[in-house]
Amino acid sequence: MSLDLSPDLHALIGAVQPADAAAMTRAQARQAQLTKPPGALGALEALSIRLAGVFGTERPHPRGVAVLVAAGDHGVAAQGVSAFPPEVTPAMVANFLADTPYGPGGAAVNALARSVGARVYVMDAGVNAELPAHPALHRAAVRRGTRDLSREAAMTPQETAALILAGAALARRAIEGGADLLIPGEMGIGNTTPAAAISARLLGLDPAAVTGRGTGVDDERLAHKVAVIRTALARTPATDPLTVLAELGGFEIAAMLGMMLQAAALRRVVVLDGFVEGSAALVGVALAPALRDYLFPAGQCAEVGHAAQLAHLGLTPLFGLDLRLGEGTGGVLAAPLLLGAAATLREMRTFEEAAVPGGVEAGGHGRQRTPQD
Ligand SMILES: O=C(O)c1ccc[n+]([C@@H]2O[C@H](COP(=O)([O-])O)[C@@H](O)[C@H]2O)c1
Ligand SMILES: Cc1cc2nc[nH]c2cc1C
Repeated sequence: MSLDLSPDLHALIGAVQPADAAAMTRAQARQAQLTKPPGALGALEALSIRLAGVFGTERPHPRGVAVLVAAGDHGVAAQGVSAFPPEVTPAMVANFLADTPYGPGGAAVNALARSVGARVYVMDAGVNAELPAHPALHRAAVRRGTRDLSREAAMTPQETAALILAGAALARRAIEGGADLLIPGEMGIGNTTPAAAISARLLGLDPAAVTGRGTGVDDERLAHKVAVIRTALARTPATDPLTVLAELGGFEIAAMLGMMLQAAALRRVVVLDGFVEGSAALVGVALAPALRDYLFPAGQCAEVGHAAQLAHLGLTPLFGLDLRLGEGTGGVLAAPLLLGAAATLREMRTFEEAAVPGGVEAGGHGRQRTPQD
């Protein structure tokens, strides 16, 4: 199977350009002059400089935050690789959209998003059931569930391209709706199997090193899951990133890849949540290495294999918390840290502006002035 790039997909990949190095240099110089001991804002300082590179200014001012949850089902779920049945996927989509006394949506991502003022977008990327019409549901399904990756290609090249472009379209919509921080999120019973298969192939690791318990499978199911992934990888020798994605699936992973590429192409931040999102990012960076400049990992998730993904991407997670939920939940929690990092660089005064002694202009940070000065 080969994946001919449609012109639209080709253009999307080509539109991902490196972050603005000159803005990062200016941001670094500005960081050194802000009213604090050098390094006192810890990891926020490096984050703020990366944000300056994304937005092309040493005073970055990101507007809104949006989490884009793509849901899809997986043929491989029939092999018993999850602790939950596939019926959970469409039921959770209904939960993401439900009316509750607190606002739309009764899932973790909805509650967390409300707590930080993030907007939630929901996409049917190919769940098993026909979902009832809902004004807030973005319909992008081209098939109800992928094929079983251990037996045949999970998706055709055309299905893969369609979902990538659908993800990109939803990202554009979120950006038009005011989002500058985009959080791809997912829901799909069985999807840690394709995520682990993609990671094993693209990282060149044994499946056992990147296959975790997902929703909580026991030791026996975990061993079976690893065996299923071994069968899938033995079935397809593919190494080019889009063919790896098509062969191993799934629809929501393709949609998240499209969101990431589009957000980066429009110079917006991609907040990277967990292991399934990480598998989309691996495909994305293999296609467009500059995508890395736009990826901001949230927490270190509990799924084994996440650390290997982040190490490959050269990115450091912002926190622990042992999340393993998906939905974009970790990304939502990371958003205030990123907004805060940008705010320090944008809004803090320099030593000179605030007439605080001890700045670089006044004889060096944190250094007591001596009579010789
Ligand atoms: O992204 C993650 O880090 C992650 C880790 C473990 C589980 N999940 C979620 O759990 C589901 C996949 O788990 P499983 O066991 O069905 O493969 C899917 O709905 C994901 O959103 C997600
Ligand atoms: C209930 C439930 C909610 C989820 N959200 C993301 N993955 C999930 C898996 C399950 C099983």
